[in-house]
Amino acid sequence: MSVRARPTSPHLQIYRWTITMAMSILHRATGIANYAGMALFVIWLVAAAMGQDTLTSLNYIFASWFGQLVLFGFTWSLVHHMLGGIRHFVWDTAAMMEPGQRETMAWATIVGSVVLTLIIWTIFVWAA
Ligand code: HEM
Repeated sequence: MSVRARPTSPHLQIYRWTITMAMSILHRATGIANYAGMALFVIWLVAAAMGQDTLTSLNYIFASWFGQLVLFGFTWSLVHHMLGGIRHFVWDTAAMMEPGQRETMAWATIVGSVVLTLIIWTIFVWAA
């Protein structure tokens, strides 16, 4: 049987990347990362409930450079996702939907998430 050429839908690769498109994808990616991060938080709570020795062992892993990298990433993911959520809340009021405004909000999300994460880590980790 011969295969007929059928119309195909545009593939992701043919679209020109826009900042709003990247933020949309990042919002879902950070949502998924938040699940993994919350699992780490639950593991930490369980370790605390199990006693001082278990907690000390887990804190040793979390305090390693790799543990700190993961926790820093989780903090950024939470903050980025939260700002993305607030962006959606603003859109729910039908504001900031015009061209230019959408891009401003997208850049504010990415810059704001990095700045807020650095502030949180400075206050609660590095200067604590
Ligand atoms: C640990 C906490 C959180 C987890 C695990 C989480 C997880 C997720 C995931 C997986 C999605 C993607 C759903 C999809 O695209 O099909 C999502 C979407 C969403 N999240 Fe979260 N989220 C968390 C916290 C938050 C917070 C704090 C806010 C608001 C400040 C928020 C607001 C939203 C909104 C508005 C959407 C829908 C975005 C859209 O319609 O495209 N989330 N969340």
